Amino acid sequence: MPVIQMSNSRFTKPKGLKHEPTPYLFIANCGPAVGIPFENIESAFSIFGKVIGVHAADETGARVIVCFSEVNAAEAAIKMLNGCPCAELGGRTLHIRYSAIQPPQKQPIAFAYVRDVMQLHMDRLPKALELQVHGDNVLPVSFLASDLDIPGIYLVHDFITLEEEQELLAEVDNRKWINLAKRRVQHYGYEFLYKVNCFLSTYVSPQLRYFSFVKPDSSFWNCLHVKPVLVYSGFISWTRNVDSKQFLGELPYFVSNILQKIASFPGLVDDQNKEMDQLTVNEYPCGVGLSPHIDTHSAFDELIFSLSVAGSCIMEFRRYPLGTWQFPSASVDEINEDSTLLSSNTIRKAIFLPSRSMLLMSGEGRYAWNHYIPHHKVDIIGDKQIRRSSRRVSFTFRKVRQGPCRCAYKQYCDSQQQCRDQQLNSVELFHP
Ligand SMILES: O=C(O)CCC(=O)C(=O)O
Ligand SMILES: [Fe+2]
Repeated sequence: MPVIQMSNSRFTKPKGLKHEPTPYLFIANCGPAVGIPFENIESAFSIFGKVIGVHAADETGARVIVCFSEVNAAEAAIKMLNGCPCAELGGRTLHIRYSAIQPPQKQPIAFAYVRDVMQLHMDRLPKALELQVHGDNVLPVSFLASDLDIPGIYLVHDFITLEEEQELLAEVDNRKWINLAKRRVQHYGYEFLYKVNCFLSTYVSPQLRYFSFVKPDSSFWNCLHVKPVLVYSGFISWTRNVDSKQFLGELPYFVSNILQKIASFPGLVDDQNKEMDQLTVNEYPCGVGLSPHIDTHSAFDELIFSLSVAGSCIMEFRRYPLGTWQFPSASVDEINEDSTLLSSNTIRKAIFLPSRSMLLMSGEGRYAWNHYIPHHKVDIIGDKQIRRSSRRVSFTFRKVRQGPCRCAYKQYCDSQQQCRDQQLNSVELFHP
């Protein structure tokens, strides 16, 4: 059965009427939003040949992509069904065109980042700086952490009541928000540091790779201007970190009952320190997400709790294959979801986080998997479409680490990276 639940941007939308036949059909007036589940679409189209996938074509829920294994099957289906009412699909008239798999796009990266807190000058960035884009969004979404099956990830539904949810919102809305480019934040317990990392790779010859890893206080812009045409991939990211010496004070009284519940969170062993001392409140407007990242190991202890309030979202977890480059434990705030390095053997899993649920990231799930909130207005889960509300507010509780991290996931651990240059040399990069 095809299990393709999230909208899939790999397929081009047909432009003109004339198209070369492909095994992929773009079908308008059909989908969960008009009462036709993916399973029914699959079975209606299976009579023409083997269907290998049914995708939401976009976020409307009324346009789908049906993928056949053979082009002949797609040709037969288009001939029979285009413009005709389809009895198997509630008598709806289908509008069908051929679709194609999108060639990997190149997108300017640096652009998106520079509007964040550092307010750097966009016009000084070279236009030629480009990153390979991998836009495959296909994966099923779990409702339960046990189905997600990532060690150390737990989800408790209805962790707080509706009244508690309203109280929390009223409290944070009474306090000062810090505006980032796309979302607002509040920090409690410790001061947050936002700093920019820049990692670029220029591919000079098949034998020699030249890497630059620079910070804005050194030769950041100069480096960007080094023969930008040679820059094949790279990123600029904001590392979110805390200043462990800047204690702002105890966490506010309005989260004290949450802290108590955290102390008895199911599944945790007694010797784990459950005393949280840092809280970040994030407010995401509808459609805004958070790019893939691992919370900095050296900055925070193992347990990270995140409470969803006022709205739901999907959270995707990604485990990148060994030997490929990891963002240096960075949180990337303003990167487009498609601009992240994603290779075909990246493991991806997703879970639905409803309002009032508490997510715990610990162990492998916290240290080795990137977590990511797609930038969607509608989350498609099976044949359900869940429209994001006008905002989602998350309360992320962490414990600031006082010594180095000694986790077992050295590859992802900034405390344990002996020599970053050495690691850079083993990095696999994307090339055109
Ligand atoms: O909004 C969330 O639930 C997650 C926030 C997060 O991952 C972070 O602030 O590092
Ligand atoms: Fe995070």
